[in-house]
Amino acid sequence: MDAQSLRTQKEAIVATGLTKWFGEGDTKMTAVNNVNFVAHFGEILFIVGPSGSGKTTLLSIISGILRPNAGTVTVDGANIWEFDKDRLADFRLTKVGFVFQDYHLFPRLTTAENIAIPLILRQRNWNESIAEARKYVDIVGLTGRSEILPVKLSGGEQQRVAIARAIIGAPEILILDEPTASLDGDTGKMIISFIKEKILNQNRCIVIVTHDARINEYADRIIHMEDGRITGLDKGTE
Ligand SMILES: Nc1ncnc2c1ncn2[C@@H]1O[C@H](COP(=O)(O)OP(=O)(O)OP(=O)(O)O)[C@@H](O)[C@H]1O
Repeated sequence: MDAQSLRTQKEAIVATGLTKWFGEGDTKMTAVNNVNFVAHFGEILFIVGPSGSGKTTLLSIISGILRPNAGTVTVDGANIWEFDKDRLADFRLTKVGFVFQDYHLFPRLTTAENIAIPLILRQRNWNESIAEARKYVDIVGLTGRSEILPVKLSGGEQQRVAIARAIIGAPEILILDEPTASLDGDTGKMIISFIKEKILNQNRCIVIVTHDARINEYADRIIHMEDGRITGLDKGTE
């Protein structure tokens, strides 16, 4: 399947007029300033920009963590910032998967236990959750490593555990914040190409914040941010 063929016409995320500021008066700083974009199912969208340009703030808003001062976010047609508290919590748990730069694995839990956490949080039975997690151990290419603690895994392997944990609940939106920053160049590329080949599908939209220009070739589109605003939109080079 070629690199472009997964992208659908169906809108996964529609951000309109998003604005978020911190502080008041002299200390007021607008971190995200009237941002508009659309991301489609089947697409990998990169958000790039210098430190402090508002990327993490924007991710937090579209994933239902940080309420904007103005603007709307619709995910799969629903306006998430109109949800009540319970529905928003459910949205964060079921619709969005998050992968962080430093993996955020629990050091005393095994690979399978780390991956099972989202299911256990959803009140699924422990044994069933671990059995399901073992399937994801295989999906991310870590067969045989279910019972190992994170400290025994390489950085690339830990990132695969984090990806498995983020997708075990089948989220439609997968968000990765600097996923390659702690990895060497080759491992970083392997992880992103793995995400593109195995984790992206037509019912999922992937948003990646990155400073790592070496992985730009894997983007379907690239949004450039500066001072809280979108300053450009590129197609990926693939
Ligand atoms: N909770 C907060 N309180 C006050 N200011 C904040 C807060 N969060 C972010 N900011 C400010 O908003 C601006 C945008 O920050 P943000 O973390 O979104 O940028 P970024 O592009 O993700 O940066 P980096 O690449 O360094 O992570 C920065 O000037 C930051 O200091």
